[in-house]
Amino acid sequence: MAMCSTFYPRLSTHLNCKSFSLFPVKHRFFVSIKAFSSQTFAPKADDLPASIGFLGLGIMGNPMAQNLIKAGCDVTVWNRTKSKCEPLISLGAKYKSSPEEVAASCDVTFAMLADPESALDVACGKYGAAKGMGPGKGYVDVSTVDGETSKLICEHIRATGAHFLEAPVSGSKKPAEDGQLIFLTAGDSVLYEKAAPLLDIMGKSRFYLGEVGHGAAMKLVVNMVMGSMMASFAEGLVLSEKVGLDPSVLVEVISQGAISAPMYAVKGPSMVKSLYPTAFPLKHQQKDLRLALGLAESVSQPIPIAAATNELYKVAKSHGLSDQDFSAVIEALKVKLQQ
Ligand SMILES: NC(=O)C1=CN([C@@H]2O[C@H](COP(=O)(O)OP(=O)(O)OC[C@H]3O[C@@H](n4cnc5c(N)ncnc54)[C@H](OP(=O)(O)O)[C@@H]3O)[C@@H](O)[C@H]2O)C=CC1
Ligand SMILES: O=CC(=O)O
Repeated sequence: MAMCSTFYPRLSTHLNCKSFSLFPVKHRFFVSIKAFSSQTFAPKADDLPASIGFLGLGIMGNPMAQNLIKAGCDVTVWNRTKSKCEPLISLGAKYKSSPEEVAASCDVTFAMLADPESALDVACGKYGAAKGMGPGKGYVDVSTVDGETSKLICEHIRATGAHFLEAPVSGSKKPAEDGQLIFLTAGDSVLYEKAAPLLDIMGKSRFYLGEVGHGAAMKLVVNMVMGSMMASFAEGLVLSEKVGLDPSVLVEVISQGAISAPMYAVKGPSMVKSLYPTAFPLKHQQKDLRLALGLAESVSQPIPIAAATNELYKVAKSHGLSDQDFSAVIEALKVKLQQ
């Protein structure tokens, strides 16, 4: 029976074990689980790769790299906009001026980029990480991209003799700050084992899903569901107000029932006030829906709810909401149609 801290948080906390693995033969993947508190089970310094690179210091990359530094790791950073490296340098990080140089000077390099285009460019471009990779090194791409992009990056990295792991994360800004991310990994198992202590610093659980593409696919399916849930919630809030109900009461009613979700409880109160402080940018949610549609197309699977949802996020983007939190999708429902 597959169990994990995501589904059984109390159980895994009570188990009081650092991690255990399950091998469901049918699906040829294993799921590795660690208990909730990375502090309780902090990895020993000996377990950690000697030097770690981190490329991409946006909303997610910054706190993830910070947690590695605070855990005592030797971290070297790079970001396209150099100023975003400063807070990490002041915490003790080293700086290199290209992904190539970071990869050349580190054992394991993480990348947390916006989308498939930037992930590909940073890994395989002119001064990309692949240029600095070689045997004994590892590249862990934690960006949310499609399987095809991930496979292409993997090819370039493996061609250098290095190992590749895709490891997109579930969990937003706050879980990244708190070291409570969920890693959805696939690729070279040697690198998975090597990177595990680092994943445990940044996250609360990790899944090893087999061959490259499975981690990306899992992430896209999860975010497809999340995007549709948010759009449906937004419709409920707008409709409740239109018919004279207090949307704050709707948030409370939902929180007490079977469809309650942490996402509604966290985002609902600010959505009622038309406030959307950015944790997960709306443009990235729309990107994930677009990629999920491509994934579904590849296997001829109808996903009509996600397709309609994607259109709503596109409308929201056209109203200048790309950089607001994805909960701002509600604004697309408030737009008055031209007479
Ligand atoms: N925010 C969230 O809640 C979550 C996000 N994700 C995923 O994680 C990834 C990063 O998200 P997040 O940190 O929120 O995004 P941000 O938009 O905050 O950061 C994006 C990062 O990508 C860099 N970047 C963008 N374009 C390029 C380019 N052409 N070349 C080089 N670097 C580039 C940015 O550099 P610069 O600073 O110069 O712009 C920045 O470092 C995305 O794939 C997202 O879908 C996954 C889980 C949760
Ligand atoms: O990708 C976003 C998230 O919250 O997970």
